Formats: sequence, C-alpha cells, structure tokens
Amino acid sequence: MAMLSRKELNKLLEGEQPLVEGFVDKELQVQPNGIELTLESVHRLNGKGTIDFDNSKRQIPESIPLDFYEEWIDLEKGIYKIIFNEIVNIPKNIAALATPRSSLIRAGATLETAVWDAGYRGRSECLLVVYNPDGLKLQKNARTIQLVFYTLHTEVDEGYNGKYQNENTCLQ
Ligand SMILES: O=c1ccn([C@H]2C[C@H](O)[C@@H](COP(=O)(O)OP(=O)(O)OP(=O)(O)O)O2)c(=O)[nH]1
Repeated sequence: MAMLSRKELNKLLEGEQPLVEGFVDKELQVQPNGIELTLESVHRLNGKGTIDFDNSKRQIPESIPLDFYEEWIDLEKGIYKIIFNEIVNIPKNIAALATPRSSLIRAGATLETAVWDAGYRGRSECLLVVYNPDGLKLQKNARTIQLVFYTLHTEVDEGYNGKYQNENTCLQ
C-alpha cells in the first residue's frame, strides 16, 4: 500500500473517469498528499438510527438541510451531517481515508469519517461534530476535509456496490 502524492493524484485526475470531479478550485484543493473536498450543504439529523448485522434492519435517520445566510452558516455546538461538492470516483486498485483539515480542529470541531472503498462513486457525506461551546461559522465551499488515497497491492475483483453507490449525484 502506498500513499499517493500530488504528481500521481494529478495523473488520476485526467481521463474519462477522474478520481475527483467538480472542484471549486483544483489548484487549491490538490495538496501534496491528498485532495481537499469542499462544503456543499449542512444537515440536521432528525430521529434515531438503527444499525444491525446484515443491514436488514438498518435505518439511517432522515436529514434536514439547513439554510446558509449570504453564503455563511452559523452552527451551534452539536452534530451535523455535511455533504461535499465534489464527486469521488475510486478505481478498483485504490482506497482512501480522510482526515479533517487541522484548521477545523483548531477551531474546536472535527469530522467523523469511514473508509472510501475501491469502486465507490458518489458525493460523500461525513459527520461534523462542533465541540466548541461558542459554535462554528462555515462558508459555502469551505475546505473542510482531506482525502488521502492509497494504492492497493492487488485490485479488488468487485468494487464497492453497496447502498451508498452513486449517492447524492443528482444534486446539481
Ligand atoms: O466518511 C465517509 C466514508 C465513506 N463514505 C462513502 C465511501 C464508502 O465507500 C461508502 C460506504 O461506506 P461504508 O463501506 O463504510 O458503508 P457501510 O456503512 O459499511 O454500508 P454498506 O456496506 O452497505 O455500503 O461511503 C462516505 O460518504 N463518508
């Protein structure tokens, strides 16, 4: 497994199925060791989720989009779902992990993230946790997260084909 650098990332951004589509500003978002994604929307979770073993009883709470005022949103301490602007296309020989930008952490907030599977395509979602008792102010398109891509020793036979494949891709 090897972490991809800017040169390799730029190569994967060319072609018919680029690794990431829909940049606000590619020059700013492609970093030496990963790619930053930007804020499309912020949602409030409404209701309780249910997680089981075989997904037969899985329930993800509905989420309600919150309004921006003149491009800004002022969030109180709490948890929120966020959706990114960019569509991520992970090839079968790559997987990705994500970390919040350190500036977000320094402002008293963080993102909870999982694994980006080989073969996944979609406009991804994360949990934003605002710990700061004074809250957090976010601008539309704020750079919040960095995806770090890794090449696999062996590509997967079957890429990701779960519930979240192509999620949020009909937004624009
Ligand atoms: O923070 C994250 C991490 C991953 N993903 C995307 C990419 C990943 O490939 C997909 C599915 O994630 P995961 O495999 O964790 O889903 P699951 O909860 O195991 O459900 P399922 O197995 O039904 O897909 O969601 C996100 O949107 N946000």
